Amino acid sequence: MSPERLVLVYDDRAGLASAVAARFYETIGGILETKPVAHIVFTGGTVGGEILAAIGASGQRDSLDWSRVELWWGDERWLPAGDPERNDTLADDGLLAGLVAQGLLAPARIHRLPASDGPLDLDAAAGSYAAELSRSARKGEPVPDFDLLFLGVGPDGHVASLFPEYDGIRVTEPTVVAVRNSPKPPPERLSLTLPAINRADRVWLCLAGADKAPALGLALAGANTVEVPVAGVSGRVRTIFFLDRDAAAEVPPELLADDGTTA
Ligand SMILES: O=C(O)[C@H](O)[C@@H](O)[C@H](O)[C@H](O)COP(=O)(O)O
Repeated sequence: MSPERLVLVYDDRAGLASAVAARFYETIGGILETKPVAHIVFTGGTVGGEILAAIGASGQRDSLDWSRVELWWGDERWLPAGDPERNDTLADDGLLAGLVAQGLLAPARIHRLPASDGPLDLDAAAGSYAAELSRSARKGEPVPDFDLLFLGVGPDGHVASLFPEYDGIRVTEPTVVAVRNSPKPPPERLSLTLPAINRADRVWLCLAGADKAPALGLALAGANTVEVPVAGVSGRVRTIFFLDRDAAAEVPPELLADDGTTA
């Protein structure tokens, strides 16, 4: 069965975030009815942060069995632990700190990428996270069975820290790469590769703002992955684009969700 692709449009960022949060609990709740542990991969960026905050503020938060969730990141900024610009700090602020403080989620289930003030250099940090992913994977697999993987998308079509024409987007192995001279600050980052991202069953891409419309339009029209990385994203079961109206401006109408209106 070929993977499904859905494009859902919401009036504004707030509507997008609350819709994603509601779908998150429905989806992960359903997954936990069929398997003992759900592996979820978070992302960074402003939309990613808004969605984490919506998940954390949801009245459904305490109904999910967080003890059966393993959390990962698709990318991380090469900054000291606890730096406010780190993607895991964004998740702590919006969701994780509360869950840990209330004993709902064990820190050991939060798989943070290494920090720049730790013992590893950037390349060793990439190898270390790849090894951690492999340890949590089924025998012989490079990464766990990611049940749900979140992505933001940059105006240039980057996802995670895979930037157009950079070496990382060309890597064909499902692993973790070190990124240097990133066009988006900070200059050094760590990122899952596209093959690692595409091992996820479900990929949810969340975009808001008119500056995202051109790259998304190109991607959905079949652009080249090296030139527009988001064009190469495809979950094994389902890929959903959650958009506000501005980001959806160049989506071919025939691709909009069945009713074609604000979902
Ligand atoms: O470290 C990061 O910044 C993110 O991982 C990055 O991939 C982000 O998701 C996109 O750049 C979109 O960011 P916005 O949602 O802020 O536009």
